Amino acid sequence: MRPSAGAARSPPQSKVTTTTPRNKHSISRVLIILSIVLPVILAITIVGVASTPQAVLFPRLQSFIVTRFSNTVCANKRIGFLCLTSGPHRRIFSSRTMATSTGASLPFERERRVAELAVQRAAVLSKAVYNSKVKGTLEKDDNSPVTIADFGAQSLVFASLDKNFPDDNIIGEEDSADLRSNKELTGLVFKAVTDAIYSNATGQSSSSSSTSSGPVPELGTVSNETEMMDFIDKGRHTESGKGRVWALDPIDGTKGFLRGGQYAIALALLVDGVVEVGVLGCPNLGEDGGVLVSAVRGQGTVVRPLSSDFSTLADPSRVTMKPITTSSEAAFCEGVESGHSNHNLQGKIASGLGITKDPVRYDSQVKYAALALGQAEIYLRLPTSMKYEEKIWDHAAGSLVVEEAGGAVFDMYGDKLDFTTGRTFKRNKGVIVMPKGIAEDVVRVVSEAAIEVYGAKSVL
Ligand SMILES: Nc1ncnc2c1ncn2[C@@H]1O[C@H](COP(=O)(O)O)[C@@H](O)[C@H]1OP(=O)(O)O
Repeated sequence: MRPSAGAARSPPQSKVTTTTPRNKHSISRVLIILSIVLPVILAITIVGVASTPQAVLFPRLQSFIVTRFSNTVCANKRIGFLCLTSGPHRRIFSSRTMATSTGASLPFERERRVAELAVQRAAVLSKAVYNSKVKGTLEKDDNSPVTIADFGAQSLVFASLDKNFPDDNIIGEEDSADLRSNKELTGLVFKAVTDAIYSNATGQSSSSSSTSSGPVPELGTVSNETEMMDFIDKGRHTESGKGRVWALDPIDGTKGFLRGGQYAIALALLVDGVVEVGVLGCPNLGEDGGVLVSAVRGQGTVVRPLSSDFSTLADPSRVTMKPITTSSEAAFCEGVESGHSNHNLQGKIASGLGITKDPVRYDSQVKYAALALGQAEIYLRLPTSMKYEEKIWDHAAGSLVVEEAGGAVFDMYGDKLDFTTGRTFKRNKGVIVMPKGIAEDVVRVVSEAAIEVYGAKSVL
């Protein structure tokens, strides 16, 4: 049979593959395309994992990516004390990403959200009392003051914890003993609590507004005076080293609160004696309305404006301490009350560290928040008496907020704070706080001074 004309014109196919200039060109084109496409796919995957609420299988990976990204994004981008983020990074840290989560995603995400909302609602109450002439101040047995705001904030926060985590234990600063014997004060506290629960987005209270948005069921409510007392007394737990224990100072810095200074609502969750979640509501810090600073171990520290509509959280921004490496560059921070810490010795130590600027003085755990926000770098709290045992609610939230912002917290002998010893620290005296980069230096100088002034460590 005669082959067709077409078949006759085809050359015989060779089985040997050779690299012609045209092949070379194709390979380099493929390589160029891959070098563009692969990084894009990798970037999309990273952002996807970081911002996916359902990252149930990879919470640790997600946490790691969020921490890494935010460090890179936020360093040196602070304006005032807020770290501004934009574009996709903003999305990673937006409250919506966390709030729309239906199930578990980041570790302690639900605890953080409930704690933030609970503190924010208590801040609404505290601001109302702060702005009112009637504060209902009593003196406690230890001569420290307590007000309508202390009792009211404690009952509101514990109502929220009871609603969401009924099996958890709670340690709170206040109890209802003084209230139960004072009918008039009880009525004032209950009114403050009810007004806060029913306050609306503009901060108006139920008694003065017909547009109240009503209570937020997720946060729990307080139905009557008896229930209010019972909530307050939920904070009587004494063990801090086992299981899940919340620690609350409803108004930390009551003296500052009464003086018109700084104060904080400080809430922390300890798990087996380790602080895992810390939230500080600081109504008088920063811009109008104050700030809410929070941290979860391993996930960094964020700040957001305190919202008067307590049912929503404003978008957070990641914060990190100023990464200084020389102590003399530090601004130094201490309490206002000279009876609470040794101003004289603290001043001498600051000078010894080469610090020339005057100290920044704030009441309460606002000092921890100020360090996390970059307003100061070293916080010294050396005892005025070795008999005083620091309370865990005065340091739990603040210490985590600073650690997660790149800081280190020790006692004055250079030991870690031990939160396992109940309501007070039994193994620590004094507190020193600073960025990790200068911790070795500061701890050495402070511990030498402590041994000289107070003697060697003798606590168990
Ligand atoms: N002698 C003291 N030494 C250290 N801290 C104290 C002393 N007396 C009271 N405090 C605590 O200081 C806290 C306020 O701290 P700051 O001085 O930094 O503003 C208060 O919550 C109060 O604790 P509490 O009232 O919980 O017993």
